[in-house]
Amino acid sequence: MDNQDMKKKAAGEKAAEFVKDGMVVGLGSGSTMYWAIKKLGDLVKEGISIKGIPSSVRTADWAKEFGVPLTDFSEVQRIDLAIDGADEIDPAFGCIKGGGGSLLREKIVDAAADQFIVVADDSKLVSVLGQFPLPVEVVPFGYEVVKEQIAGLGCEPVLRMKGDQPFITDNQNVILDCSFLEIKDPQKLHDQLKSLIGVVETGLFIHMADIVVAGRSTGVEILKKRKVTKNEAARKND
Ligand SMILES: O=C(CO)[C@H](O)[C@H](O)COP(=O)(O)O
Repeated sequence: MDNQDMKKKAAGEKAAEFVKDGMVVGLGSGSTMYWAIKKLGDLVKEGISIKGIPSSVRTADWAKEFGVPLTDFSEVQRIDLAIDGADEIDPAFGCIKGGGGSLLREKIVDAAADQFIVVADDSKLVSVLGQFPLPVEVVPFGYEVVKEQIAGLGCEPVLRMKGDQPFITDNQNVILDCSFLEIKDPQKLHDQLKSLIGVVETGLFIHMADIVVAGRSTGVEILKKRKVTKNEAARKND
């Protein structure tokens, strides 16, 4: 296991400790979540009673493998705590997500939670979002039109591929990966993208996360939300 994987493992296991007996838990996606789900399986074996709502088919498979009981939104419409990975996290806990292609279900799950914990290794902590290409989930019909429209917002969208075929999400959509490099106003960009007909969801998770559990070489750091100062806000808008 390399250093980054060790940080992911430590962060994932730490985040699982926030889960308490009786909770409905939103289970995010990605390799860091693998460790959180595995740890939750251990906690279930030790006797806590929880139910998980998975945000992807892969996550559901891991939960089954590790013995985490699952439920779905037909049974419960409220989640006590969601834990999910991220591709980038800014100082206000704004995130880019969707590197694994599960952004729509992740956002539904994370938004339904009373508390949302983001779990990641420290390479994901950035000062400004945008170096990681922003995933935008789009319906397949006419995605070429949407691609052109997104290009007009200042990036070159790339249709995500799996081998020589377009990558298809769990919801049967495609993903456009959009390299904006520096997203100065994530909320504005999210709103612009969502206004395009054919866009299902964006990977911008703004004003959602409450806590970041970050795996560092020195150990796991728990970051709690703090207010962005006026100076920081002004610098961002320069
Ligand atoms: O958003 C995601 C999947 O859609 C993942 O949470 C994100 O890509 C982080 O993954 P990893 O923990 O493997 O770095």
